[in-house]
Amino acid sequence: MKIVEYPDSEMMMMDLADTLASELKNCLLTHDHASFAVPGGTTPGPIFDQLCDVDLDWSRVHVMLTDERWVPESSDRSNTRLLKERLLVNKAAEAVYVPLYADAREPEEKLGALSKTLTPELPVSVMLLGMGADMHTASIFPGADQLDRALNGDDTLLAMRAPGAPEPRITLSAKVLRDAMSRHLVIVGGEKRAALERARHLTPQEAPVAAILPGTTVHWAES
Ligand SMILES: O=C(O)[C@H](O)[C@@H](O)[C@H](O)[C@H](O)COP(=O)(O)O
Repeated sequence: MKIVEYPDSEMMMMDLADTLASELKNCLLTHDHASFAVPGGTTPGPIFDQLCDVDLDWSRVHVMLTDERWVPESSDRSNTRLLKERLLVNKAAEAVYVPLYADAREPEEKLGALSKTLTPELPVSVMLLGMGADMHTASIFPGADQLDRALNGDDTLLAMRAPGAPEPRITLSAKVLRDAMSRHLVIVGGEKRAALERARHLTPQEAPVAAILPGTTVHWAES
């Protein structure tokens, strides 16, 4: 694991957007298409705002989420909505969107179909992850009902329910996260930095983010 520290989060978001864009461009030099997985939540919006205006052959970039809250797109908790409003606009509107949500009451009803659409995108070329102060990443939460399977199984995608998550989730498995060709984790603030340091000494069962730290570049700014 490598940690890159920035003077402030504005600089971090700009720099990280540049890094992600150049990794995508490099990937497109040698591949027909690049797959790009991004988190939802509150942190990545400013990165999306930068990236959506970058000149690259977006029509060959396949964009997906690392995880989704099982809520309709009309909900302000929908990561799909965030993606469509902040990343898949301007130049990036040309990108191919690979969904992680479909209209159904429970994620299990759509798991098979969504996994099938994802399979041709693996391994993910460029991955950006977020982390919660409880040390979850994607929607692999401590204490989740399918934690062991998400950490150790062969699935691509899992439905998850966890005490720390207000709605059911769907998430890429730790295997898919680990198999990504390039992986970045973005965190802001002292609380998350302390959680990251704690996670380094805990097991993935206790701190799911620990499962993906080896080989990950962590980007951190205090505020
Ligand atoms: O849907 C989600 O919540 C995410 O994809 C999740 O894994 C997120 O990255 C972390 O919870 C951090 O969230 P914040 O950026 O809001 O702190």
